[in-house]
Amino acid sequence: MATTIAVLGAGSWGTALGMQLARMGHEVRLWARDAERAEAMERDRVNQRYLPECPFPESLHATGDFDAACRGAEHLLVATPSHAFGETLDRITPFVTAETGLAWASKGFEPGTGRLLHEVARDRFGPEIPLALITGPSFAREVAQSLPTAVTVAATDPEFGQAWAELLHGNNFRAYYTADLVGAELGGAIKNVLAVACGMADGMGLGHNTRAALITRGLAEMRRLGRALGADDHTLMGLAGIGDLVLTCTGDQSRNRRLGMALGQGRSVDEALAEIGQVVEGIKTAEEVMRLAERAGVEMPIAEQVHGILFRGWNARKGVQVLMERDLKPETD
Ligand SMILES: NC(=O)C1=CN([C@@H]2O[C@H](COP(=O)(O)OP(=O)(O)OC[C@H]3O[C@@H](n4cnc5c(N)ncnc54)[C@H](O)[C@@H]3O)[C@@H](O)[C@H]2O)C=CC1
Ligand SMILES: O=C(CO)COP(=O)(O)O
Repeated sequence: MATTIAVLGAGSWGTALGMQLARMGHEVRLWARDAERAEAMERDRVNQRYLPECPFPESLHATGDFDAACRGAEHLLVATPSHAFGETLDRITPFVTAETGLAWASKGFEPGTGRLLHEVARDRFGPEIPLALITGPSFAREVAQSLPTAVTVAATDPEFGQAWAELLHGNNFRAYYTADLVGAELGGAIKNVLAVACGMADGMGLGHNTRAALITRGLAEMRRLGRALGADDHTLMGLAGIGDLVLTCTGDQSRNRRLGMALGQGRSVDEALAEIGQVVEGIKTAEEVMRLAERAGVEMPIAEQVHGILFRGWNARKGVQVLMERDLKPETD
């Protein structure tokens, strides 16, 4: 059934998801924090900055008015970067009810605390408000172009998860659902840090063997932290984990991979970020992953190297050496 959906955040991902929902016949209000940009999008029927080659479906409307986007909307979807999740919750709170629930598509943790975003939302709204997260291997441009894509919807309530899967599902977009928010959130966040590592290796020209080793041993790190924090391992072996890990470690559309490649080629973080000009979640996430890993007593040597290179001036080539020289151990660990 067609409904009205507010999508809060008009970067590449909010725009692409808004387009998918509009293609499914829903009335979509896409909020951009920059009112001029919202006006230009509404006038030109395209997000010129992030997805210039993808015209908007008819039932998608951009606005710079947050409250107007949310007022009367039957569903609410937050698609800001994770560092803006908390402040977006502040603004959205008056519009959230047990009927609307709250969904989001950000991948990362609360900065400074390492809390998962569903913990932040749960804390804010209590158990009465159903929550859902959309995650999985999904480059915005390919979704905007309607290329076949499959994602995971993780939700606190099965009906709410299914409802979001149904809102999105169809038109070359498949949505699976799960009750494992912890696994879905960890997978989507940690893969960004590992994509930086793979990008670095490729930037240094280390070859395909290195890339495959980083993906596989990176997955082992993800699953280890997942086990410690109560994730269902099936989730990490599915779209939200290995699926998104493979996509971002190998696909050059990934901003995290591109950051890594630039670092591997000898550019600085600031130079790389200026070139990419979009959010690179893996940077802040590297800090929070290390915080969580330390707290849980879990070894994450690849994530640790990425963190050291980003924040402590460690050398990327030396990092590879450190990883290669670690003590021998069984592969199952
Ligand atoms: N682009 C993609 O392919 C995918 C992105 N994601 C996730 O979606 C989230 C958003 O990323 P993108 O749209 O790709 O980023 P982007 O870099 O394309 O756009 C970021 C947008 O967020 C807005 N923004 C920044 N700070 C804000 C704030 N404080 N309040 C409101 N808006 C703010 C910016 O104005 C911009 O419109 C991230 O967590 C990302 O990991 C998830 C899956 C796919
Ligand atoms: O999460 C993504 C695809 O699933 C997008 O990855 P990047 O943020 O690295 O571009």
